Amino acid sequence: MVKTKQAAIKPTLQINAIEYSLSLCIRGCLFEEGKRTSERAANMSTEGDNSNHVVPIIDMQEFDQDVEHYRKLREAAEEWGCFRVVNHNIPVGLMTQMKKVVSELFELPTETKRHNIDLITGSGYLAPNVANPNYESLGLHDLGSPQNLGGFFSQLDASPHQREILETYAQAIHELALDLGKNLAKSMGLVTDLFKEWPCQLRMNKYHFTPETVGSSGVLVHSDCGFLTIVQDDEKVGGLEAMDNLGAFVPIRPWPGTFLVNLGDVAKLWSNGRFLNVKHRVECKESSIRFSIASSILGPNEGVMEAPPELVDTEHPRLYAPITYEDYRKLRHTTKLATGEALELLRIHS
Ligand SMILES: O=C(O)CCC(=O)C(=O)O
Ligand SMILES: [Fe+2]
Repeated sequence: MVKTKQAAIKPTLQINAIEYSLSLCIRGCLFEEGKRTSERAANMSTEGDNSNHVVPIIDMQEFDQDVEHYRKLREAAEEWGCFRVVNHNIPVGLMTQMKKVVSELFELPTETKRHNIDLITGSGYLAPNVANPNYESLGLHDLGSPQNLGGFFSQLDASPHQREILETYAQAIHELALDLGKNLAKSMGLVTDLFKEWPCQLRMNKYHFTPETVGSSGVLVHSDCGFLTIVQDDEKVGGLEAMDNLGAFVPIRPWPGTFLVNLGDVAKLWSNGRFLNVKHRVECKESSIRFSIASSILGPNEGVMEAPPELVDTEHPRLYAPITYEDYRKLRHTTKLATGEALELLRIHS
């Protein structure tokens, strides 16, 4: 059996004293507000105010108190492949400031936005095009890499304030993504830090919805390629829809202060077929600009991805052949199979 190689350890984040105290200030000033909002969100989830929200709700604070919560997470991952995360400790003030920075970056001249070039295919600026005329996107390959963040700041000539917010958000969302990865593994009985070595892509999306585009598509149906994506969806403008287990699209209604998590093809491969790679899309429902911020743990830079031996036995034979993330990404791209079917090309057991 091919063993998964550990990815190279990344250099630790170097921040000087001024940056550090600024970051503490931002975190400190915003924390209380964030805590209150997270508490409100959690209360909503127990007070029945969540009737509008059909996907499972995962409270990040319950993992410490209740082992049953891991079962709830596993069910959500297996039955939906997506869930809302509440009580996550990311201050709502930071989420608001990040959204403001994102909207400012999209205001830059197209010429400047085009400086946000791809580091790997599809990681940089995507202008509106014929297939997707209402959508544009800025991005960077790995928000855990100070070099990648620094490159992105220079490409867009970001202000010191914008850099500070982006850095703080990147660090906070990366921690949340790693916590989620750990908890998902633990829900399957595994203790691992594996995802720490995997790049975490940042995508900032802007949807130019107008009266003319109502009823049309913002982003076509797809599954995400990587392991998991944390989406900060627009706090007012809906349109995101996830497919349920009957094949029907259900609306993911905005819920400010919370995040939506989608599991992708790599999660299905890694869990030996147990986790669902949820199909989702964005539809234009109303004539308003919509923003979203998607942070995705992809797959390892080095070595193959495969289900760990603990998830393989006679009852659960290995379903997919080991493959590197880069090869899987290319396979999806060349076959144009964007809703998870590319995994079936790796199937070694039916
Ligand atoms: O805009 C959204 O809410 C989701 C976008 C999305 O599905 C993605 O970036 O993969
Ligand atoms: Fe997606």
